Amino acid sequence: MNDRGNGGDAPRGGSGAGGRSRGGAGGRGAGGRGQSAAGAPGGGRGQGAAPRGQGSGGRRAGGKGARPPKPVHDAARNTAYDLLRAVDERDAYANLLMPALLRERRLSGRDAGLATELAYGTLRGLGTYDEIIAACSDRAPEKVDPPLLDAIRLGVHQLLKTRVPPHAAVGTTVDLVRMRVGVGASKYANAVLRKVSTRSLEQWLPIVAPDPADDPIGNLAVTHSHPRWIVTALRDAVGGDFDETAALLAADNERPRVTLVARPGRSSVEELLAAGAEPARYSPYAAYLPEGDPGAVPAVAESRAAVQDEASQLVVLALTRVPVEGADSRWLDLCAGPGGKAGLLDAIATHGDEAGRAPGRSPEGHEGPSGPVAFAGGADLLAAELQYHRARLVWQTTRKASVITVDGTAPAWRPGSFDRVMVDAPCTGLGALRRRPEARWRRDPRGLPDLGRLQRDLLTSALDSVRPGGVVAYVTCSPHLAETAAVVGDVLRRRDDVEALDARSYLPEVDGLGEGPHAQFWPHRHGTDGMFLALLRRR
Ligand SMILES: C[S@@+](CC[C@H](N)C(=O)[O-])C[C@H]1O[C@@H](n2cnc3c(N)ncnc32)[C@H](O)[C@@H]1O
Repeated sequence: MNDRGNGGDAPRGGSGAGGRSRGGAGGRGAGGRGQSAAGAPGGGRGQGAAPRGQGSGGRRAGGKGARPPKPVHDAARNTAYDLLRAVDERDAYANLLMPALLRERRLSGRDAGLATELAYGTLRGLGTYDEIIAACSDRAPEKVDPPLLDAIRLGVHQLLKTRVPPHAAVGTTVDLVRMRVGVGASKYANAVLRKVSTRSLEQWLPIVAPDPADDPIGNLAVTHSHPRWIVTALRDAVGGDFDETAALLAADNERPRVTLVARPGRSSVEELLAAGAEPARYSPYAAYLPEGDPGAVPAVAESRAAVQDEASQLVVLALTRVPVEGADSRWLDLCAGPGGKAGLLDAIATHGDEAGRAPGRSPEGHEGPSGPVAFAGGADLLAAELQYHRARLVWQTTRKASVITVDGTAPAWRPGSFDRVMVDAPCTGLGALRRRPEARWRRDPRGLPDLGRLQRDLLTSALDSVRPGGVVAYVTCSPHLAETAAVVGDVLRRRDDVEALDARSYLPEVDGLGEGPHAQFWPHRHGTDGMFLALLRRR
């Protein structure tokens, strides 16, 4: 069973597939107000030929006039463009490919920051940008050659969402199109971008977004660049409030801060603070890294600490804080890959919840008998994962855990073998859209029924795997009701041996987790991923 001898350098994997849908925000044709292509006015900020030769990377060879101008190599914009093309053509994952591109091209500092901001910002915003492009062109975006469309989107992002001067945004994009797509295409790009540059984003939105009175979902979809089905799902998940939905969608478009976890017994928050991190809001094991490469923090480089969202830390902590009578030595992570939660579970299983036990550092009510308790250490973790290459990543992340490749819906162990079980189920990831800029365009609601079946099977298996009196944490990185309350509700209806605990009472340091008994984290409320937690005790 123990697979600890089996390390390696397997690349990180990920879920999700399918082509990016274009124009997915879905406002066009459905009540978009105001001007169309023909009506979009010219003039204003972008008057005349798009000015070139200024701003970052827009320098031109001048003077003699005989030779054609030599294009300047603009490394940051070319890298951003290559990332957009890889996402479209090869279904690349932006957050995995970008660091590799930056390394390969030796981009660092300002150039690396610019390339990343331009690429991620364009991917996040393209639902809005396509509506604006449609209003500035006689061709619908889906009729535009994808390499040209990506370059124009990159230009629109610079015009509407960055401080790049308009002449530089237009000029560098036209140069890029001329070099990478063709001279004819560059004229089209120039014409579209000049029209886009006549208005600010705030001025464009009332023109291209549906009237909120007629189509509130469509308005939010275009304004905040999300597909309609995701806006609907998130509106339902926040309880129907459109203002809160808007706040959530806006938070999805923000760059998430880098949060570190100090794995207990292996590192400490004090060590992370000494390395330049800042105190975190909720988790006793977290610190925020305001700038710099997390890999340059010694504790991270040595796998004693890691990058981990605060909500991911807290759902692990909540599972370990539930009092359990009798033996408490066998823990299971049923869906462990790539190993973020297993890394923290393994450290707490081994060394205990050090922050919870430290004098003066316990959260209020952090003592039994029924409130949160601080685990003392001395348990063994079994980390199970379906995919071999992801199981190898778990092995690299953990120190003491046993790691196996197994189908968690048909496990080899006997029922009731474990005292605590984490099931962090595969899901749409709608709670982590901040981190995966292209994910919102890739996810497909038609995958929900299959995911729902798998989630129910995995939760059922987790409940069968825990002994009477033991506890299961059901976690998703999605607030979608079909993946959260509906899954737990269905599984609980079919059995009479499970009690839902009030998950919020095991996280006394966090407010705003919902009406219970389950806990829901939110990007716009907590600054964390939209993580869901149900704590279930087996009778
Ligand atoms: C949301 S991810 C888990 C993330 C992980 N807990 C972490 O914090 O890094 C879900 C994982 O479940 C795995 N998985 C999917 N189906 C499974 C199954 N039938 N049995 C076990 N693992 C499965 C996926 O390969 C994926 O690695």
